[in-house]
Order: sequence, then C-alpha cells, then structure tokens
Amino acid sequence: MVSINVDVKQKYLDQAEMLRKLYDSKGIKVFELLGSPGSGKTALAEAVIDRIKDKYKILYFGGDVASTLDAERVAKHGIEAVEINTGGICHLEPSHVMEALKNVDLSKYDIMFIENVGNLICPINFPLGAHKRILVVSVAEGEDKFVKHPMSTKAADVIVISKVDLADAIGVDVKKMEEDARKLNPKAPIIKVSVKTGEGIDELVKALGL
Ligand SMILES: Nc1nc2c(ncn2[C@@H]2O[C@H](COP(=O)(O)OP(=O)(O)OP(=O)(O)O)[C@@H](O)[C@H]2O)c(=O)[nH]1
Repeated sequence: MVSINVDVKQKYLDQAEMLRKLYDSKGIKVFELLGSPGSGKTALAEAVIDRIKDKYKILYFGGDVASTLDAERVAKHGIEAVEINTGGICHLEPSHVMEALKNVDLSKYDIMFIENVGNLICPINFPLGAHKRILVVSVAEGEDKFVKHPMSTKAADVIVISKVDLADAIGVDVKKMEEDARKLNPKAPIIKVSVKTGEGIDELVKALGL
C-alpha cells in the first residue's frame, strides 16, 4: 500500500510567503481587494488611487474570469494596470500573480493593488502575500452578509461597507452590518464608504497607512 499525502493548502501558504518576501525585498506595499461580484472593488480602487496617485507610484493587478474591463477602467487614472484572466477559476492563486510579475519591474512601484476575482468565498483560502486584505461588502448584498460569510470577515485586515449611499433605498441597517462585522472581527477597522458621495475614502486611505 502506498499513501501519498499532498498538503495543497501548505503549498499555497508557502507560495504566498514567497510573494510577501518578494514584495518586501522590492519595498512595495501590497493591498488585496476581495468581495462579491459587483460589490464595488474596482470603484473603490479607482477612488483610492485618485486620492494618492500624486504621492505614490501605483501598480494595479485585476483578477477576472475573462474580461479586461477592470484594468481598462483603472488605467484611465494614469497608472499601470494589468488584468489577469483566470479562464474560469473563481479566485487568483499565487502562481497567477507570479506569472504576471514576470513582465513587471516591481521596484518601480511603491504600492500595488490586487483586485481578486469577484467572489466572497474562494479567494479566502488563497492568500497572495498582500500586507493587507481589504474585504468589500456592499449594502446592496443584504444586511446579513457578514454573518453568512464569517470566514472572509475574519480574514480581513480592513473591512469596507460599500455603497452606503444606497442603504436607505435598499432598507439596510448599516449600523447592524457594522456590529455583525465587529463581533466576527474585533480588530479590523470597519469603514463605511460611498464612491458616489466620497464618504469614507479619506478614512480608508488613512486605515491603509497611506
Ligand atoms: N451608488 C453606488 N454605486 C456604486 C458604488 N460603488 C460602486 N458602485 C457601482 O456598482 C457597480 C459595480 O461596481 P464595480 O466597482 O464594478 O464592482 P466590482 O466589485 O469591481 O465588480 P466585479 O469586478 O465585477 O466583481 C458599478 O455600476 C458601480 O458604479 C457606490 O459607492 N455607490
């Protein structure tokens, strides 16, 4: 009898650690954005980039199943943007980022945003070595989202409740969302944001240490 034990999870953790070492050796700070499809990840990246692009050299990696639309949107803000198409996989893996980095001189940049594929579940188990993981949950997804997704809520370093300008129209109690998130993750800053009104963007920039 032969038994082969392949610890796949450890492989991904090792790769994430390799990525972190690479980022640190190049002096770049990396922020990963994750959340459901349409939660407002790209809009948030665009708003933050606009606030800080005069101060930092920024690189954006967007993970998407098929299109290059997010990178096209971000590139319009005058920064370098790369789309990584996963061809159907519901998350970025460290190897995707490593592959994309083959064409990039990281030492040219101060900051990188990696927007994961829109998905609240899969990306959690595939860390990409980022210094901070930003979880984006919009009010439009419903009041109970944090409770339904405790794993992603706990894994976040910063939690954004997005699209708060729509809360009344949707009938969502943002305070309740905030309390739920706080119970699951007492340490992460929780920031209420609207890219339409600009609410919370400065606070988020500060929470990211930028
Ligand atoms: N009212 C309102 N709409 C927003 C806000 N943020 C994003 N949106 C809108 O929500 C939609 C989705 O936003 P995106 O930034 O594309 O969301 P995403 O999470 O990047 O989407 P995927 O990349 O497809 O997963 C767009 O039509 C945005 O204009 C917000 O703060 N308020």
